[in-house]
Amino acid sequence: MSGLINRQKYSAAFVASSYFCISASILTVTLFSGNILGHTSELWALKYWGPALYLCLLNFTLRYSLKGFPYEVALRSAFLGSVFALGLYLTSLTAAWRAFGLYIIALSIFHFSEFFAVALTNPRTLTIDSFILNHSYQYWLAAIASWIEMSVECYFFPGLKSAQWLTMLGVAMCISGEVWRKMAMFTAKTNFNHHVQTVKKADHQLVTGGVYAFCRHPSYMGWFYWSIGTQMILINPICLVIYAIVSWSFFQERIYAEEMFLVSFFGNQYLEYQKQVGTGIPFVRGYVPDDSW
Ligand SMILES: C[S@@+](CC[C@H](N)C(=O)[O-])C[C@H]1O[C@@H](n2cnc3c(N)ncnc32)[C@H](O)[C@@H]1O
Repeated sequence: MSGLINRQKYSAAFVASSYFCISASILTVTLFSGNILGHTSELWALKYWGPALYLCLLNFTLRYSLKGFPYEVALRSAFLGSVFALGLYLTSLTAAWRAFGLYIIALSIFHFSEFFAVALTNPRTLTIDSFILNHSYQYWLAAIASWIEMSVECYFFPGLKSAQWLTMLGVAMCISGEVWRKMAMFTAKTNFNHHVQTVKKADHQLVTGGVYAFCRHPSYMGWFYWSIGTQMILINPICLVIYAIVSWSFFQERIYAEEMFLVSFFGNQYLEYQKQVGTGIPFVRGYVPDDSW
Protein backbone atom coordinates (compact mmCIF):
# COMPACT_ATOMS: atom_id res chain seq x y z
CA MET A 1 0.00 0.00 0.00
CA SER A 2 2.73 2.48 0.98
CA GLY A 3 4.66 1.44 -2.15
CA LEU A 4 1.63 2.33 -4.27
CA ILE A 5 1.23 5.71 -2.56
CA ASN A 6 4.94 6.40 -3.09
CA ARG A 7 4.65 5.56 -6.79
CA GLN A 8 1.59 7.82 -7.18
CA LYS A 9 3.30 10.62 -5.29
CA TYR A 10 6.39 10.55 -7.49
CA SER A 11 4.42 10.18 -10.70
CA ALA A 12 2.12 13.17 -9.90
CA ALA A 13 5.13 15.25 -8.84
CA PHE A 14 6.99 14.15 -12.00
CA VAL A 15 4.13 14.99 -14.39
CA ALA A 16 3.57 18.36 -12.69
CA SER A 17 7.23 19.41 -12.65
CA SER A 18 7.87 18.18 -16.21
CA TYR A 19 4.96 20.10 -17.72
CA PHE A 20 5.71 23.20 -15.64
CA CYS A 21 9.42 23.23 -16.57
CA ILE A 22 8.96 22.33 -20.26
CA SER A 23 6.28 25.02 -20.75
CA ALA A 24 8.28 27.61 -18.82
CA SER A 25 11.50 26.86 -20.77
CA ILE A 26 10.03 26.71 -24.28
CA LEU A 27 7.94 29.84 -23.81
CA THR A 28 10.81 31.74 -22.16
CA VAL A 29 13.15 30.94 -25.06
CA THR A 30 10.58 31.80 -27.72
CA LEU A 31 9.38 34.99 -26.01
CA PHE A 32 12.97 36.20 -25.57
CA SER A 33 14.03 35.11 -29.05
CA GLY A 34 13.69 38.67 -30.38
CA ASN A 35 16.04 39.95 -27.65
CA ILE A 36 18.48 37.06 -28.13
CA LEU A 37 18.59 36.94 -31.94
CA GLY A 38 18.11 40.65 -32.54
CA HIS A 39 15.22 42.18 -34.40
CA THR A 40 17.10 42.14 -37.68
CA SER A 41 17.25 38.36 -37.68
CA GLU A 42 14.67 36.58 -39.84
CA LEU A 43 13.81 34.47 -36.82
CA TRP A 44 12.67 37.37 -34.65
CA ALA A 45 9.00 36.60 -35.31
CA LEU A 46 9.58 33.35 -33.37
CA LYS A 47 8.42 35.43 -30.43
CA TYR A 48 4.91 35.34 -31.94
CA TRP A 49 4.62 32.03 -33.73
CA GLY A 50 6.83 30.10 -31.25
CA PRO A 51 4.35 30.30 -28.34
CA ALA A 52 1.39 29.72 -30.68
CA LEU A 53 3.05 26.61 -32.17
CA TYR A 54 4.02 25.37 -28.73
CA LEU A 55 0.48 25.79 -27.35
CA CYS A 56 -0.94 23.84 -30.35
CA LEU A 57 1.58 21.03 -29.82
CA LEU A 58 0.85 20.99 -26.10
CA ASN A 59 -2.87 20.78 -26.73
CA PHE A 60 -2.31 17.88 -29.15
CA THR A 61 0.05 16.03 -26.77
CA LEU A 62 -2.22 16.44 -23.77
CA ARG A 63 -5.33 15.41 -25.65
CA TYR A 64 -3.88 12.17 -27.02
CA SER A 65 -1.27 11.07 -24.46
CA LEU A 66 -2.79 11.62 -21.03
CA LYS A 67 -6.18 10.98 -19.50
CA GLY A 68 -7.92 11.54 -16.17
CA PHE A 69 -5.91 12.85 -13.23
CA PRO A 70 -2.48 13.05 -15.00
CA TYR A 71 -4.15 15.05 -17.81
CA GLU A 72 -5.66 17.51 -15.33
CA VAL A 73 -2.31 17.85 -13.53
CA ALA A 74 -0.38 18.37 -16.78
CA LEU A 75 -2.87 20.94 -18.05
CA ARG A 76 -2.66 23.10 -14.92
CA SER A 77 1.12 22.72 -14.60
CA ALA A 78 1.64 23.72 -18.25
CA PHE A 79 -0.63 26.72 -17.71
CA LEU A 80 1.32 27.79 -14.59
CA GLY A 81 4.63 27.26 -16.42
CA SER A 82 3.36 29.48 -19.25
CA VAL A 83 2.33 32.18 -16.75
CA PHE A 84 5.83 31.96 -15.24
CA ALA A 85 7.44 32.46 -18.68
CA LEU A 86 5.13 35.35 -19.51
CA GLY A 87 6.05 36.93 -16.15
CA LEU A 88 9.76 36.58 -16.95
CA TYR A 89 9.20 38.23 -20.31
CA LEU A 90 7.26 41.14 -18.76
CA THR A 91 10.18 41.82 -16.39
CA SER A 92 12.19 42.90 -19.47
CA LEU A 93 9.73 45.75 -20.24
CA THR A 94 8.91 49.00 -18.36
CA ALA A 95 8.90 49.34 -14.52
CA ALA A 96 5.12 48.82 -14.26
CA TRP A 97 5.21 45.73 -16.51
CA ARG A 98 8.22 44.46 -14.57
CA ALA A 99 6.20 44.69 -11.35
CA PHE A 100 3.27 42.88 -12.96
CA GLY A 101 5.65 40.24 -14.35
CA LEU A 102 7.14 39.60 -10.89
CA TYR A 103 3.64 39.43 -9.44
CA ILE A 104 2.44 36.74 -11.87
CA ILE A 105 5.69 34.81 -11.33
CA ALA A 106 4.88 34.83 -7.57
CA LEU A 107 1.35 33.56 -8.29
CA SER A 108 2.49 30.80 -10.65
CA ILE A 109 5.20 29.54 -8.27
CA PHE A 110 2.80 29.62 -5.33
CA HIS A 111 0.08 27.54 -7.00
CA PHE A 112 2.49 25.10 -8.61
CA SER A 113 4.51 24.57 -5.42
CA GLU A 114 1.35 23.94 -3.35
CA PHE A 115 0.52 20.95 -5.54
CA PHE A 116 4.14 19.80 -5.68
CA ALA A 117 4.58 20.02 -1.89
CA VAL A 118 1.36 18.06 -1.18
CA ALA A 119 2.40 15.43 -3.77
CA LEU A 120 5.69 14.91 -1.91
CA THR A 121 4.58 15.30 1.70
CA ASN A 122 1.01 14.04 1.94
CA PRO A 123 0.11 12.16 -1.28
CA ARG A 124 -2.95 10.49 0.26
CA THR A 125 -4.67 13.89 0.30
CA LEU A 126 -3.51 14.91 -3.20
CA THR A 127 -6.33 16.02 -5.51
CA ILE A 128 -6.58 18.49 -8.35
CA ASP A 129 -7.68 21.05 -5.73
CA SER A 130 -4.16 20.87 -4.24
CA PHE A 131 -3.18 23.56 -6.77
CA ILE A 132 -5.68 25.72 -4.82
CA LEU A 133 -6.49 27.50 -8.07
CA ASN A 134 -10.14 27.23 -7.09
CA HIS A 135 -9.51 28.39 -3.51
CA SER A 136 -12.63 30.61 -3.39
CA TYR A 137 -14.29 33.16 -5.62
CA GLN A 138 -13.25 35.86 -3.09
CA TYR A 139 -9.60 34.94 -3.75
CA TRP A 140 -9.92 35.65 -7.49
CA LEU A 141 -12.13 38.69 -6.85
CA ALA A 142 -9.31 40.07 -4.70
CA ALA A 143 -6.80 39.30 -7.49
CA ILE A 144 -8.97 41.05 -10.10
CA ALA A 145 -9.38 44.06 -7.77
CA SER A 146 -5.58 44.31 -7.56
CA TRP A 147 -5.23 44.21 -11.37
CA ILE A 148 -7.82 46.99 -11.67
CA GLU A 149 -6.05 49.14 -9.06
CA MET A 150 -2.74 48.54 -10.82
CA SER A 151 -4.17 49.57 -14.23
CA VAL A 152 -6.00 52.65 -12.93
CA GLU A 153 -2.95 53.90 -11.02
CA CYS A 154 -0.63 53.19 -13.95
CA TYR A 155 -2.84 55.42 -16.08
CA PHE A 156 -3.48 58.27 -13.65
CA PHE A 157 -0.36 58.18 -11.39
CA PRO A 158 2.40 56.47 -13.40
CA GLY A 159 5.06 57.95 -11.08
CA LEU A 160 3.69 55.88 -8.18
CA LYS A 161 4.77 52.65 -9.87
CA SER A 162 8.38 53.68 -10.33
CA ALA A 163 9.43 53.11 -6.67
CA GLN A 164 11.25 49.89 -7.50
CA TRP A 165 12.57 49.41 -3.98
CA LEU A 166 8.94 48.78 -2.89
CA THR A 167 8.56 46.15 -5.60
CA MET A 168 11.79 44.50 -4.42
CA LEU A 169 10.57 44.60 -0.80
CA GLY A 170 7.40 42.83 -2.01
CA VAL A 171 9.51 40.21 -3.80
CA ALA A 172 11.46 39.61 -0.58
CA MET A 173 8.18 39.25 1.39
CA CYS A 174 6.78 36.79 -1.16
CA ILE A 175 9.96 34.69 -1.19
CA SER A 176 10.18 34.57 2.63
CA GLY A 177 6.44 33.84 3.01
CA GLU A 178 6.59 31.13 0.36
CA VAL A 179 9.68 29.46 1.86
CA TRP A 180 8.23 29.62 5.40
CA ARG A 181 4.95 28.05 4.25
CA LYS A 182 6.69 25.24 2.36
CA MET A 183 8.96 24.59 5.36
CA ALA A 184 5.77 24.15 7.42
CA MET A 185 4.36 21.67 4.89
CA PHE A 186 7.59 19.66 4.76
CA THR A 187 7.83 19.69 8.59
CA ALA A 188 4.22 18.66 9.29
CA LYS A 189 4.09 16.19 6.36
CA THR A 190 0.97 13.97 6.68
CA ASN A 191 -0.28 16.09 9.60
CA PHE A 192 -0.71 19.02 7.21
CA ASN A 193 -3.95 19.20 5.27
CA HIS A 194 -5.43 21.93 3.07
CA HIS A 195 -8.77 21.24 4.79
CA VAL A 196 -9.02 21.80 8.53
CA GLN A 197 -9.59 18.38 10.09
CA THR A 198 -12.63 18.06 12.33
CA VAL A 199 -12.08 14.39 13.21
CA LYS A 200 -8.73 13.13 14.50
CA LYS A 201 -7.11 10.55 12.23
CA ALA A 202 -5.35 7.65 13.97
CA ASP A 203 -1.93 8.76 12.69
CA HIS A 204 -2.40 12.53 13.33
CA GLN A 205 0.44 13.67 15.59
CA LEU A 206 1.03 17.06 17.15
CA VAL A 207 3.96 18.79 15.45
CA THR A 208 5.97 21.17 17.64
CA GLY A 209 9.42 20.97 16.06
CA GLY A 210 11.17 22.79 13.19
CA VAL A 211 9.30 25.93 12.12
CA TYR A 212 6.46 24.95 14.48
CA ALA A 213 8.84 25.70 17.39
CA PHE A 214 8.88 29.37 16.28
CA CYS A 215 5.14 29.81 15.72
CA ARG A 216 2.02 27.65 15.89
CA HIS A 217 0.81 28.51 12.37
CA PRO A 218 3.84 28.88 10.11
CA SER A 219 1.99 28.06 6.89
CA TYR A 220 -0.67 30.68 7.61
CA MET A 221 1.98 33.16 8.66
CA GLY A 222 3.83 32.54 5.37
CA TRP A 223 0.66 32.94 3.32
CA PHE A 224 -0.32 36.10 5.23
CA TYR A 225 2.96 37.88 4.42
CA TRP A 226 3.01 36.43 0.90
CA SER A 227 -0.43 37.93 0.15
CA ILE A 228 0.61 41.38 1.42
CA GLY A 229 3.89 40.99 -0.51
CA THR A 230 1.98 40.56 -3.80
CA GLN A 231 0.41 44.01 -3.34
CA MET A 232 3.74 45.51 -2.33
CA ILE A 233 5.19 44.17 -5.62
CA LEU A 234 2.41 45.93 -7.56
CA ILE A 235 2.76 49.06 -5.35
CA ASN A 236 -1.01 49.02 -4.80
CA PRO A 237 -1.61 51.13 -1.65
CA ILE A 238 -5.38 50.51 -1.49
CA CYS A 239 -5.26 46.75 -2.05
CA LEU A 240 -2.27 46.45 0.27
CA VAL A 241 -4.36 47.76 3.19
CA ILE A 242 -7.45 45.75 2.16
CA TYR A 243 -5.41 42.54 1.69
CA ALA A 244 -3.79 43.01 5.11
CA ILE A 245 -7.19 43.47 6.83
CA VAL A 246 -8.99 40.70 4.92
CA SER A 247 -6.14 38.17 5.29
CA TRP A 248 -5.79 39.01 8.97
CA SER A 249 -9.50 38.42 9.70
CA PHE A 250 -9.54 35.28 7.52
CA PHE A 251 -6.62 33.74 9.43
CA GLN A 252 -7.86 34.90 12.83
CA GLU A 253 -11.18 33.04 12.25
CA ARG A 254 -9.50 30.03 10.73
CA ILE A 255 -6.93 29.72 13.52
CA TYR A 256 -9.64 30.01 16.16
CA ALA A 257 -11.66 27.18 14.57
CA GLU A 258 -8.58 25.04 13.85
CA GLU A 259 -7.33 25.35 17.42
CA MET A 260 -10.73 24.34 18.85
CA PHE A 261 -10.27 21.02 17.05
CA LEU A 262 -6.58 20.77 17.92
CA VAL A 263 -7.43 21.21 21.64
CA SER A 264 -10.09 18.52 21.32
CA PHE A 265 -7.55 16.21 19.55
CA PHE A 266 -4.52 16.75 21.75
CA GLY A 267 -5.90 18.27 25.02
CA ASN A 268 -3.24 19.41 27.49
CA GLN A 269 -0.44 18.70 25.06
CA TYR A 270 -1.80 21.46 22.76
CA LEU A 271 -2.61 23.82 25.65
CA GLU A 272 0.99 23.57 26.85
CA TYR A 273 2.25 24.21 23.31
CA GLN A 274 0.00 27.31 23.10
CA LYS A 275 1.54 28.69 26.30
CA GLN A 276 5.05 28.45 24.89
CA VAL A 277 4.62 29.45 21.25
CA GLY A 278 2.69 32.34 19.62
CA THR A 279 0.47 32.02 16.54
CA GLY A 280 2.85 33.84 14.18
CA ILE A 281 0.28 36.40 13.03
CA PRO A 282 0.30 39.76 14.85
CA PHE A 283 -2.50 40.15 17.44
CA VAL A 284 -4.02 36.74 16.71
CA ARG A 285 -4.32 34.75 19.93
CA GLY A 286 -6.07 31.66 18.66
CA TYR A 287 -8.54 29.59 20.68
CA VAL A 288 -8.09 29.84 24.42
CA PRO A 289 -10.65 27.70 26.30
CA ASP A 290 -12.61 29.52 29.04
CA ASP A 291 -11.37 32.84 27.72
CA SER A 292 -13.92 35.62 28.07
CA TRP A 293 -13.11 37.48 24.80
C1 LIG B 1 -3.64 23.97 6.34
S1 LIG B 1 -2.94 23.06 7.68
C2 LIG B 1 -2.27 24.43 8.59
C3 LIG B 1 -1.37 24.01 9.68
C4 LIG B 1 -0.95 25.15 10.59
N1 LIG B 1 -2.09 25.91 11.01
C5 LIG B 1 0.04 26.05 9.91
O1 LIG B 1 -0.30 27.22 9.67
O2 LIG B 1 1.15 25.60 9.61
C6 LIG B 1 -4.36 22.64 8.62
C7 LIG B 1 -4.26 21.28 9.30
O3 LIG B 1 -3.11 21.22 10.09
C8 LIG B 1 -3.39 20.59 11.34
N2 LIG B 1 -2.46 21.18 12.32
C9 LIG B 1 -2.34 22.48 12.61
N3 LIG B 1 -1.35 22.67 13.52
C10 LIG B 1 -0.86 21.45 13.78
C11 LIG B 1 0.18 20.97 14.60
N4 LIG B 1 0.94 21.81 15.33
N5 LIG B 1 0.42 19.65 14.62
C12 LIG B 1 -0.31 18.80 13.88
N6 LIG B 1 -1.30 19.17 13.08
C13 LIG B 1 -1.57 20.49 13.02
C14 LIG B 1 -4.84 20.89 11.63
O4 LIG B 1 -5.46 19.85 12.33
C15 LIG B 1 -5.45 21.05 10.24
O5 LIG B 1 -6.10 19.89 9.83
